[in-house]
Amino acid sequence: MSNKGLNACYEFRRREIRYMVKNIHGKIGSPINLSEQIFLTTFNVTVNMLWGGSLNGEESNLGIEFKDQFEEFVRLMVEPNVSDMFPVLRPFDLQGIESKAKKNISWFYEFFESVIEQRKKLGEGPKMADSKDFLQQLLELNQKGDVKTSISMKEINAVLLNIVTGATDTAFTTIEWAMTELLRHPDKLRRVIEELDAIIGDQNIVEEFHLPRLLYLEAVVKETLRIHPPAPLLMPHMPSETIVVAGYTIPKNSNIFFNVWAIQRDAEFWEDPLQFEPERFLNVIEKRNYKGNSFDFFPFGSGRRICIGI
Ligand code: HEM
Repeated sequence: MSNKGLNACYEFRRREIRYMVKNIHGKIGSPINLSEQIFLTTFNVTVNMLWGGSLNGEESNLGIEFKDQFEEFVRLMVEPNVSDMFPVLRPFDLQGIESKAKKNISWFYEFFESVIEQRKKLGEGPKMADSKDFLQQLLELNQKGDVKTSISMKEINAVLLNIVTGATDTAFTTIEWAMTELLRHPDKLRRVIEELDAIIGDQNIVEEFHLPRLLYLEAVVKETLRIHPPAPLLMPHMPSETIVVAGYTIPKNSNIFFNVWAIQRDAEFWEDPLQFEPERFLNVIEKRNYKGNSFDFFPFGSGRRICIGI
């Protein structure tokens, strides 16, 4: 995302994060499902950027249902399917995975269709006249796009599903793992707190402009993404031509998975690879960035299909 785009939705992120912190603070002394809170926050930040909505208060149940449906989506995606190994069996859907996946995808499409319907109704009124968010731009391409730029309603649904699921699950899994590792390593947690005290102070709230100075926190996030990449095999890739890489022939249209999880734990590239050691990133910040140009660390992928969220 460009800096301009990021700045334009800064207020959404600020508001949702503060809402979450207030909510958690209000429940001191009683058990809290942190994973739900983090999911709802990342979900709300994402949908705010896309169409300006959010699901707080009573509507948060819908956000939780989205989370449950999404977990089912991931479960079905990774479940071993005999039809993948023996394509001749594909028409029989022996394990029922395909029918369950269709039902699951329909839930998402109904969800997005209701958002689109609501937008179409609002779009007729004065409310939407001066704002053009991502959904509005997609709808305009659907209505006015020429042969090259036109996009169908089915494609709009697919783009929304791609972005909402791509943004929410990855972000909340990373936060959950980072917190888990910090709890497992109190010395690292102490260093994070010391850095926050030194840069922010205990009377101020962290703002995004502080981030470039929070170098240890950045190293913690990188180390979390190294040991626990939320997309361990990236997305499946498929060459459009047969190619030879390092002496191996990769036939056109084959499914290629990059095992970034194994690469980022490979002792050939990393000292004590299974140790949570954010310090390893402190002196190599330039080399090990998120741009996918270092092939021992690329949690956001690399090249043309690199994550659009960085
Ligand atoms: C910790 C956060 C995130 C991680 C680790 C992550 C990781 C990834 C990875 C590994 C890929 C596949 C790249 C490849 O196969 O080469 C990907 C794709 C994608 N990501 Fe992210 N992502 C994150 C956050 C986000 C956010 C915030 C958004 C949306 C604003 C987003 C939207 C997408 C989309 C739409 C794709 C598909 C791109 C395509 O098909 O070309 N991701 N992400």
